[in-house]
Amino acid sequence: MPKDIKVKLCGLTRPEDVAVAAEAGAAYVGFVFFPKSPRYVSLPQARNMALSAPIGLAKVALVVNADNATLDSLTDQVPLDMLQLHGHESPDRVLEVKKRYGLPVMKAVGVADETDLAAIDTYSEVADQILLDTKPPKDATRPGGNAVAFDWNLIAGRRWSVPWMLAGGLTVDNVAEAIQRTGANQLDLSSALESAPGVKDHAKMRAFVKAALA
Ligand SMILES: O=C(O)c1ccccc1NCC(=O)[C@H](O)[C@H](O)COP(=O)(O)O
Repeated sequence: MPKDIKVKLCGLTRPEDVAVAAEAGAAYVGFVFFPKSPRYVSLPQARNMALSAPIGLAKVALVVNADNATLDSLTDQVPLDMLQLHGHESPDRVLEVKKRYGLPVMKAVGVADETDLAAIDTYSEVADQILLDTKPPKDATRPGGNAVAFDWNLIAGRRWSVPWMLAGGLTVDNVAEAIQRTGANQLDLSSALESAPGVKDHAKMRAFVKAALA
């Protein structure tokens, strides 16, 4: 029986990207609020995109170690369905953010080797979803969106108590293998969809979602 796959297209910067994501069949779109990212969007830009999203397409804000003042402005100005915490937020901070904003929280966990797996269990107890992403290389300028895959064997056959997404270096060419090797039914990507840093290529977005849902 075919799996019910959900795709999150992250790092969108224009309302037309949101329209293409929806048409293509993505379940989530992600907006990046990390200032050093080429995919960074301002609150007005994100608000425009969020207001243009059709009902049923979940709008996710990606933040890195954001304080309450930042999250207050974000949640006041941008209609959102989920917060993605992509920094070093502790389990207590995840609980605090959930309570304060009343939105589901997805916690990103960086994976490089076996020693990283315990954190997945820990965050599964507090977050609504987990994003398994490649731990950034030491010299990386951002904690995600680096177009690098981790060793999928590390999580093969493992399951957690909350829904989870696979991220890191996914492409139209490796997505079928990624699903088969990890058992993921949610996928998140950004870099492989771009024609230039921060610019999504609509043909690549459509091709990825088609391949993932095939
Ligand atoms: O995309 C960014 O610039 C970014 C900045 C800071 C934290 C996370 C970031 N991206 C996360 C993602 O877009 C994805 O969830 C994930 O890391 C996979 O990205 P990619 O390997 O580029 O497909």
